[in-house]
Amino acid sequence: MKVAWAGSRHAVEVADRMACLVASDPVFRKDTRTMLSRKELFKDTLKKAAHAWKRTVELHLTEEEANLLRLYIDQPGYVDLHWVMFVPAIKGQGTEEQQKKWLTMAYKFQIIGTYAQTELGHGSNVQGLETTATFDPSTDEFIMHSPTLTSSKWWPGGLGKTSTHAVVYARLITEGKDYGIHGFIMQLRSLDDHSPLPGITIGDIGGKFGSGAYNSMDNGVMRLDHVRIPRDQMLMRLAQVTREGKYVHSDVPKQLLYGTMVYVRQTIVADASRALSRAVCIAVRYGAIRKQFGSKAGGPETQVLNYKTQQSRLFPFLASAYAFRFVGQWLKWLYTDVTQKLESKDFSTLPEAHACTAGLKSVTTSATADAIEECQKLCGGHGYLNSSGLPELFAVNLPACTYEGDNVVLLLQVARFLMKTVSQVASGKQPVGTTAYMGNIQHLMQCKSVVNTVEDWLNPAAIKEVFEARALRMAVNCAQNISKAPSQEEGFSELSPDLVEAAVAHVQLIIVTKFIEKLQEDILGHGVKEQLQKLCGIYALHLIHNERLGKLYAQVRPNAVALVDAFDYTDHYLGSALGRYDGDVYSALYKEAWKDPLNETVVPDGYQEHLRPLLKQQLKLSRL
Ligand SMILES: CCCCC/C=C\C/C=C\C/C=C\C/C=C\CCCC(=O)SCCNC(=O)CCNC(=O)[C@H](O)C(C)(C)COP(=O)(O)OP(=O)(O)OC[C@H]1O[C@@H](n2cnc3c(N)ncnc32)[C@H](O)[C@@H]1OP(=O)(O)O
Ligand SMILES: Cc1cc2nc3c(=O)[nH]c(=O)nc-3n(C[C@H](O)[C@H](O)[C@H](O)COP(=O)(O)OP(=O)(O)OC[C@H]3O[C@@H](n4cnc5c(N)ncnc54)[C@H](O)[C@@H]3O)c2cc1C
Repeated sequence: MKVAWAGSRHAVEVADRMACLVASDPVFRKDTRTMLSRKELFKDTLKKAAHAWKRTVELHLTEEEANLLRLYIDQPGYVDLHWVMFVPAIKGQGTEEQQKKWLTMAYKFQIIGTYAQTELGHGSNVQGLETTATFDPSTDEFIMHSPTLTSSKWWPGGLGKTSTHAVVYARLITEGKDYGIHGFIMQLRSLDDHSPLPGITIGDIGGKFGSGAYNSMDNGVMRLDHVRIPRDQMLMRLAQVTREGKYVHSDVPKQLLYGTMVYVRQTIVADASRALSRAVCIAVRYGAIRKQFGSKAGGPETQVLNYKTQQSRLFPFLASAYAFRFVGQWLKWLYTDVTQKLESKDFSTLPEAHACTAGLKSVTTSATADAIEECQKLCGGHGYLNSSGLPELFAVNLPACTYEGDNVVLLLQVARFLMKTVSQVASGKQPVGTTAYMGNIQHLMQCKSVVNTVEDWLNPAAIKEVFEARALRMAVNCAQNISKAPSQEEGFSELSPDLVEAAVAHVQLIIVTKFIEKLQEDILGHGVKEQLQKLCGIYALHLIHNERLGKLYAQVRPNAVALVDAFDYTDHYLGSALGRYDGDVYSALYKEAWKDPLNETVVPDGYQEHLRPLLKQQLKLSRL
């Protein structure tokens, strides 16, 4: 099952090696993270990142190993933005020459970059960004400026205190004309003493949700006061400005400006499955240890994991973790395929890639955030302790519903793609890729339920057809209602809640389809395929509230712990007293409690000033 989860024996081997490397290095300890002040936590992140780089160089780690090292360190920091956004932005939007110049320094960590797009006044609406980049032909420079308070760059990770450079998104103005948003490389800080360069006001935006989580990251604010940069620091793969100031658009779609976001969205689907699997691992293992009620005449109490309510709340998340893992593996393939096609100027699958990355990022991160919160409740009171690992897991993954694109905004993008497809089908065009099912419109709009017997519900073809009919009917229904509106735009706006639902149904069809396709592959291990078939059934049927589920839960229960052990997480990475591999929960909880700084003294600070006088005074009063 480990191989099915990891994707290959090689992946299992590399993951094990990197996880153990991190778990065995005291610099990477995580158990005190939620007890540190904001400044201590930030400094701890700097220390870990520097140590990680040192180990990467010493051990000659590959890019795959270094990424896993960063992942198992599991502490949001500037390095994430450097590797996950700054480098990909230059790769995707820079010319060969610009890539050579800037990536050489970035790969050697001679510069530290971030992705500065969002502003105080705009995040979702990229075309509404206000930062300006005005070309000055007299000096062959762009003047970077924050014209309003709301144009202040706001949120970029690492911007506050760490990044020396950024890809800054701004309105390109030349010859008095505004050509919209483009990317520019800017140096922000001196490479000698790290002080901000002239004209740049920069700082951290303040504390964030949770006690650890993104408080380890210096999300920043930046204001630019007519900062001049050379013309060749405009990222010029998509467009350029000539020495004379002429704007020249290249022959690639302008949407490639958004390519970095598409890349990160596909990585976030894999991250969501990982985060969800960690929460499920904790809740399943603890559910097997925790006993409550049910003892007959002094016998052992009942494992809470045996309660049907616990199973009906938890097992859909176990199934979702595997479902998101497999669709994430497919999405990575889709993204790679689109990127290769772009190299040969084939842009035909760009809309599909946008819709799939936007939709899957949205559906998987929303489901994961909700599931982690529920896993906290599934562990009772102890789930609310930081030592359970669940509050931190929730706080770190909740913002994934917002960053890299607000989930509703992204689902509306999917809806726009679906409406276009429905209208193309109506005009006789055969849809392809993830919308191919829409070509089957006659059959799917009329077909009666293809599932009649209870057994049908476990027939993958039947389940797939149910999901296709559901998605298609919701999309066609929206299209018909939009066509009744005074205008397409008004109709789209009026119907947007229904369109979001239709987009979710389409994305869930993709997830179910990819799970079914995964089961058609050769899957190693005795009985593994059967277990995955049950999980596929649970994932699909829980979305349509099917009464078949109870039986499936009972069949999965005996293997539930084995199915989470297959995630192969070290106790260090799981970071949970409840989810420990050895199940020694109560002594772990007890041991963790004493680490809290509050327990450094038996009489707490504040007793002399605030508690003793109060108690003495009340005592005196009571004797009057
Ligand atoms: C590691 C730490 C531990 C824990 C973390 C775990 C995992 C994290 C892993 C990695 C992440 C790294 C660190 C973590 C922290 C933070 C990272 C987050 C960083 C950010 O948070 S970074 C900012 C993100 N900020 C956005 O995400 C803005 C969203 N807002 C938009 O994206 C646009 O604003 C949109 C699309 C809403 C409207 O854009 P618009 O107004 O220009 O376009 P419009 O809607 O009119 O569409 C015109 C035509 O373009 C097509 N089109 C649009 N977009 C396309 C695309 N991407 N590709 C291809 N085609 C596209 C349409 O489909 C249409 O096509 P058609 O015309 O054919 O219909
Ligand atoms: C932890 C974290 C890290 C981040 N890191 C970075 C970074 O490194 N670099 C960077 O550039 N940015 C970063 N961001 C910013 C992030 O990308 C934006 O917050 C995100 O894109 C959402 O945009 P917004 O904040 O403007 O939300 P808004 O769009 O203002 O959302 C507010 C509400 O309005 C709704 N809404 C907005 N538009 C519509 C519409 N057309 N129709 C219906 N509803 C709508 C949304 O659904 C939401 O409910 C980060 C954010 C977080 C939380």
